[in-house]
Amino acid sequence: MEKPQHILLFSGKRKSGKDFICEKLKSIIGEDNCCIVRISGPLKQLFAENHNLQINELMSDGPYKEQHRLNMITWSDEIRKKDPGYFCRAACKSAAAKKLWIVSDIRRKTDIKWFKENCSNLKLIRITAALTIRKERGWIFTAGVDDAESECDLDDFGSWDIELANNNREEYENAIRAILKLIS
Ligand SMILES: Nc1ncnc2c1ncn2[C@@H]1O[C@H](COP(=O)(O)OP(=O)(O)OP(=O)(O)O)[C@@H](O)[C@H]1O
Repeated sequence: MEKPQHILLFSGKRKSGKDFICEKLKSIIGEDNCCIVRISGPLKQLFAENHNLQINELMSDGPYKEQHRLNMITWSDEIRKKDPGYFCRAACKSAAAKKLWIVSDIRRKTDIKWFKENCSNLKLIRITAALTIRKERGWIFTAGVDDAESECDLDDFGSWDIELANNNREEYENAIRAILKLIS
């Protein structure tokens, strides 16, 4: 694995806008210099193969993903129990060689631990949004998902390099500026 100069690790509750901000960052920084790394990439790939599902639909931000989210969590937890770094390692192994990796879906303390032990020049970023805004973006409380470790494990993590609100356009633009400053 060829290591990048900087790695941004993004975390946030469902529909806080992690993906939205990561995609905007990628378009500003440019595909020559960065790529988005999704820990859920190899996870979804393997889950789709094992369960005979459509990988493209699983990767998209639609109802198909939500329909399978609970099963994916249960299934992937079994793999993580045996090897906590399994999906982080797989995602990094298949990531492109770029100056900057934007990891869009850090969900657990064990994800952070794996990156700290295996990579350097990390910045930890927490994206937040109000419940009302997340609801407007399509969030509906789902038992087994929103109260699961995958969604809550980092709620009490206190060592973010930066915490950024993403409730509206102004906040999102400020967030992008702050992130660019972090890696300048
Ligand atoms: N600042 C914003 N302005 C307008 N729309 C936004 C903003 N942030 C996010 N959204 C929209 O909200 C929806 C959810 O955002 P996104 O998929 O990035 O959330 P997420 O945190 O990655 O969620 P999940 O964990 O469920 O994948 C998307 O349709 C996205 O376009």
